[in-house]
Amino acid sequence: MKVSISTLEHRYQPGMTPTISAISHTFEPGTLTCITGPSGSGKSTLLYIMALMLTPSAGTIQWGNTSVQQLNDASRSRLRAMHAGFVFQDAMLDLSRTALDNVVEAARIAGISHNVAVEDASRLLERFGVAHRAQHRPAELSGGQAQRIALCRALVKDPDIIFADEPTGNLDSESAEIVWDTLHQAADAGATVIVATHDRDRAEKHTHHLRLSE
Ligand SMILES: Nc1ncnc2c1ncn2[C@@H]1O[C@H](COP(=O)(O)OP(=O)(O)OP(=O)(O)O)[C@@H](O)[C@H]1O
Repeated sequence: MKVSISTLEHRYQPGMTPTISAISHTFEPGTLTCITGPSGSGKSTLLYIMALMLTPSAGTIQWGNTSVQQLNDASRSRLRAMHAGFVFQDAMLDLSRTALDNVVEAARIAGISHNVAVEDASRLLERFGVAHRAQHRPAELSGGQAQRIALCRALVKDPDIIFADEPTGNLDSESAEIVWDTLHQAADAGATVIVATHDRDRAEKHTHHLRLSE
């Protein structure tokens, strides 16, 4: 699903200098776009706005042909649950649930039946080499394992859009490669993949690259 933003601006406080200003861009299905920029340039802010977790001060956001700022909170939540997966830098798993249940829950919220959700979630945990940690809670997982579970949680609903905020920032190189490979595969399969990253070298290799300035 295409994500288009037009003249987006965001101020965290009225009267403050905008954190992001006049950003317009279209992210196409089947592509992986890296958003880069110095620390504080607004990469996370932009991602949170596009993922409908933060309302911009001005500008428009479209998912496909839907102007999302015209929707109420419930409709936005539904749209996000159905169509988007988000990978945070620190996994941000639900600490009260097992690894498997974190993934199952995301599928359930997207409307997938319990049995299918458990099957799909188990298959993903197997694929990412963390099936043996399925019944463990996040506090018992390593950073790399937690991030793989977070990736499973984002992928389980086969999302049209994947947002990832520094998804490999805390990972060893082997786990980081798995995350990047997976994000590329999702784009190759038709998803719109948008990744905020400090990894300029990697981003330079991508045809799709949005640079924010300070
Ligand atoms: N909730 C908030 N309230 C006020 N200011 C905020 C808030 N969140 C972020 N900011 C400020 O907005 C600016 C952009 O932050 P953001 O996290 O989007 O940048 P970033 O490019 O992702 O940074 P980094 O690369 O360090 O993660 C920073 O100056 C930050 O201090």
